Amino acid sequence: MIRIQELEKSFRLQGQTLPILKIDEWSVAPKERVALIGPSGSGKSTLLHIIGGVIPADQGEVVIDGHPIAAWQESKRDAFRARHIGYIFQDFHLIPSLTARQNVELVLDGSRKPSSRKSLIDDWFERVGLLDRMNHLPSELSRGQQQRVAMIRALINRPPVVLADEPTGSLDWETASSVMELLLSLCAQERLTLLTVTHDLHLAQQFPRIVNMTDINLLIAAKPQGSGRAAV
Ligand SMILES: Nc1ncnc2c1ncn2[C@@H]1O[C@H](COP(=O)(O)OP(=O)(O)OP(=O)(O)O)[C@@H](O)[C@H]1O
Repeated sequence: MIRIQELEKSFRLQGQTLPILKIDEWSVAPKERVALIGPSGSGKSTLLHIIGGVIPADQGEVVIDGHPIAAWQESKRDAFRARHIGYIFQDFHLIPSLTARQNVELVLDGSRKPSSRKSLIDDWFERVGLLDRMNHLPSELSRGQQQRVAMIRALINRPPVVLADEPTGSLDWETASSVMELLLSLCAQERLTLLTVTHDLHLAQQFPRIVNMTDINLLIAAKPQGSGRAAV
C-alpha cells in the first residue's frame, strides 16, 4: 500500500523556489495497478521518485507498506528501495557489457543455490518470450526485448511495489502496447503493486485504474486551462 498525506515538494532553481507538488491525500491499494497520467511538467516523475525514495519530500508523509520513508535519511531510503521496490526506466538501464542473463543475475540473492538460480532465470526469460536470447548483449536485442529484460530484473525478486517511469516511452506503438500488456500481466500474476507513469492515454486504458495529476496535484488543478503546459 502506498499512502501519501500532505505531501509538498519544491525545487530550487537559479535562486528561486519552484513549487512542484502539493498532494493532500492519495493512496494506491496493495496489488493495485495504476497508470499515472497528466500534463508535461505536472510532477509525475517527481512523485514517482519520492515514492521510490530517490529524492526526499519537503513535507508530508509517504508511507509504503507501513514504512514512513519520507522521514528517512538517504541511506535508509536507498536500502529500503533495494529490498522493496522494483524500478523500470524508459531507457532500460541495462549494463551494456553484460549479457541479458548476467544483467538479471546481478540482482539475484547470492544465497540461492546455483540450480535454483538457473531455473528461476530460465523461467522468467521464458515468461517474457526471450529464452533463446538470454546470452545476447543488450546491443544485440531490440528495444522492446531490452525492456523485457529490464522488466525481469525489476520483478524477479518480487518487490511488493513496482514503479515504472515511461517504460514504453522509447518504443514504437505496437511494441509499447505489448510490453505494457506483459508488464500488467506479470504484476497481476505476481500480485505486485504497479504504478506506471505514461504519456499515452491508450496505453493507460489497459490499466484497471487511471489517475490524472490534475486530480491530485493541487498546484496543477489550480492552474487555468491553456497555461502553457501541453495536454496529455
Ligand atoms: N532536479 C530538479 N531541479 C529543478 N527542477 C526540477 C527538477 N526535477 C524536476 N524539475 C521540475 O519539476 C517539474 C516537474 O517535473 P517532472 O519531471 O516531475 O514532470 P512530469 O510530469 O514527469 O513531466 P514529463 O511528462 O514532461 O516527463 C518540471 O517543471 C521540472 O522542470
